[in-house]
Amino acid sequence: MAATSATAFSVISTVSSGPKVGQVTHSKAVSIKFNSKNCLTSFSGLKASNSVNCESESSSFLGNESCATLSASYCRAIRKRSQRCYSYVQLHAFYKVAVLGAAGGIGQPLTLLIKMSPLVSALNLYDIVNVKGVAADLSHCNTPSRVSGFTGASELADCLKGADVVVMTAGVPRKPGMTRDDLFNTNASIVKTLAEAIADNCPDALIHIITNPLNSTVPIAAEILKQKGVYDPKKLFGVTTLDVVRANTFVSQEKNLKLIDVDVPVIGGHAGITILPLLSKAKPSVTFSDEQVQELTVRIQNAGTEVVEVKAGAGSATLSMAYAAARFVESSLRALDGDSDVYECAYVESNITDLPFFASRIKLGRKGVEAVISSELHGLTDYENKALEALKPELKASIEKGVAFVQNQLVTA
Ligand SMILES: NC(=O)C1=CN([C@@H]2O[C@H](COP(=O)(O)OP(=O)(O)OC[C@H]3O[C@@H](n4cnc5c(N)ncnc54)[C@H](O)[C@@H]3O)[C@@H](O)[C@H]2O)C=CC1
Ligand SMILES: O=C([O-])CC(=O)C(=O)O
Repeated sequence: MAATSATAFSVISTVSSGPKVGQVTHSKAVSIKFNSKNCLTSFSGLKASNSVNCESESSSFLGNESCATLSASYCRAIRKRSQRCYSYVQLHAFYKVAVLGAAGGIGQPLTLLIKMSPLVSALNLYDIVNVKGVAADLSHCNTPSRVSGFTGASELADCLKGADVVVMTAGVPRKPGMTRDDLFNTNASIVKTLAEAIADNCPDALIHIITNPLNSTVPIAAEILKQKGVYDPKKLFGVTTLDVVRANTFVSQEKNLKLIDVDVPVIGGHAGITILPLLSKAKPSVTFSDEQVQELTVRIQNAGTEVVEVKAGAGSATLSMAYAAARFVESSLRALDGDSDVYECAYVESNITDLPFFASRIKLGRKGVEAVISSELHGLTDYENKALEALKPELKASIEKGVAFVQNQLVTA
């Protein structure tokens, strides 16, 4: 799906006195952003729409000269074409991102991708093992963010303080034969502990939860934040971007479409039948036979299991998940930075169904979820309507299991 549908072209000459939070470097960054349908693709490829974002000091892999040349020539071209080249000066935002579980299979490639983001000034890595080496390694990349490693409970608070976005990918992955729910007993406690630390140290951060079983871990985090009196439903996200990434990939392969154009919303949750791709809402509009719809839906629902089985005991999806999570981080940072046209699917507190948490398309803004988009639930096919009704009892049970876990802990404490 397109993370943004922005078509206007803008040039932002940005002057900054330095990073936003507790950062040693004080670079004066001048950044130029292009955001246009006809524009060049971003270096990270994480923006679904075509874009380029380069900074004149130290940030881009393109190097300053090529960036400037590229920017100037593109700007001229756009000016000629549309006479709509906006230029303005603003303080550029620099953000601090903390990744918990950063030394793991997802954590390592994810932190590498985040390290490539020009919007990040500080990248904090936390894990219970091996993280200092990962941080040292990553810190040698000549991109703007300053990397720090934190390990063990005693360093968790320092990792989190001042974070704008926290990504939680700590916890065990599946092995063949397991469901995501089989991870509950181990991962629920990990999520609880980390959510408590987030509540204590960076209650205003956007929280991205990757740890499975997602359908339950997000409600667990919500309950913890509520207990701590800092719950903001607009800032808690279950990351379901991988389902969208898979749906886009499989649909484009099936229909021989250019990947960048394909946008398939995926709703519900993140396990088995709770993952519901809305193929009837795919853009560009595509038609499938009933058999194809059934096949594609099941493939998207089982894609995680497909990887678990092929990995044969060595874990679950890591690289595609890192890619998807980095895209969600990038979208969140762009929204925090004032981009007013950022849409993603995510599992959030919602009232568009009778379930308290539900994945759907959302609009991201400076304060997190700006709107939960309900319109895509209208006009579903019979197949999608039946699948939606069928997923609800399972999703409801997973949500209740998460809530009960926290409430039982309260009773036994
Ligand atoms: N939301 C989604 O779409 C997806 C979710 N996942 C989930 O992501 C989680 C992580 O997967 P992988 O990175 O492959 O696992 P992994 O085992 O490779 O890495 C997990 C990391 O978490 C760390 N960790 C464990 N307990 C911790 C704690 N209390 N505090 C901080 N760090 C801790 C471990 O030391 C390890 O480095 C799993 O639960 C997996 O099921 C995986 C793929 C997709
Ligand atoms: O299948 C798993 O266990 C990991 C996961 O959530 C995915 O790949 O979608």
